[in-house]
Amino acid sequence: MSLVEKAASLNGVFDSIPIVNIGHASTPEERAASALQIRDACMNVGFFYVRNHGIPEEIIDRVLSAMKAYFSLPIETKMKLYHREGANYRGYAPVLDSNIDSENKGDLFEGFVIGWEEQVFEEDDGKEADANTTIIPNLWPSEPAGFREAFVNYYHAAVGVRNVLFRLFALALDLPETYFDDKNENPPTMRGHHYPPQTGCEDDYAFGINAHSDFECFTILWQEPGIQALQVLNSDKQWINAPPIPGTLVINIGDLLARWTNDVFRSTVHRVINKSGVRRYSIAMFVGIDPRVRVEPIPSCISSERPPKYGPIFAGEHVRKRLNETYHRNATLGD
Ligand SMILES: O=C(O)CCC(=O)C(=O)O
Ligand SMILES: [Fe+2]
Repeated sequence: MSLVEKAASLNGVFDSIPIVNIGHASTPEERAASALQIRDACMNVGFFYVRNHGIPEEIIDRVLSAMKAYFSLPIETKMKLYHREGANYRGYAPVLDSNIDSENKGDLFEGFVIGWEEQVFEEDDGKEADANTTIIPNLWPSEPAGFREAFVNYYHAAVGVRNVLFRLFALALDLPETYFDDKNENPPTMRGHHYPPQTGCEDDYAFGINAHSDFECFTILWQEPGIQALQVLNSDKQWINAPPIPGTLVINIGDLLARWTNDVFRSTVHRVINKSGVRRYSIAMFVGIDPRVRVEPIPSCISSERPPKYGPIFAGEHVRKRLNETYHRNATLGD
């Protein structure tokens, strides 16, 4: 069955999120098998878990400890790195700073945003990022010790997962395996989140992150084990839980890859509500494509029954539009 025929046969109704093992990818046959599972997941759900992703436990433990220590600092200390004062929204975003859905009061999480830089060692922590080795300099807090190293090490490990996934996505779309290799020089943005526990009811229109789809090609999400908070909307308008599964990451398709695939891959709406009664931490890496890439529906996703739904757009233009929509519609503090 062609990609387009298969997509037409799936209706987006699901009651759980599939799990794909990406660890056995040394032979073309193994990669093709993983790619087929990813294809089905992206066509019907837009979300999947990956097992055997290769990020060492120790790297995850360190970044989690760093987040816990950082987010428990006084607000005045954290606001020294307020992200709207830095370049490209790097740095600290307080609770209610973003509002992904203008109907609502604001998103109940605080975040810390970084982009690519060289890996560092502990003694560099707290120093200014080196402008020569950083495309846009990151902002770093002087405490807790080890924060920068923990974030950058996790970032580099997650970029490894990105590289594996781009190849599997290419195979899943009947493209040459290396199709995205010369298009993803642009490093991803990564955001650590802290969601305080919510006590109000859902009708308060306050969510950890309200219903949204992600902007870019795909997102690599680590969520803290043991805490259910992420939910994914199926096409029956039911919210399906995406609980953390130990040893996995959550991958979801963003709007740009959906557009590129003529909606053969779904960019699925999701939200976070933390009613666990305890603090919850997660890390999202938003994987894009180089801003100068002209994105238009790829030929394997077009047929006479499924003509192109979108015209061409430069990837950079798409992302700029979406960022502006989100951040110029921020919540009013105390509203
Ligand atoms: O924290 C999560 O589980 C999801 C975060 C998310 O959806 C986002 O940052 O776009
Ligand atoms: Fe998201």
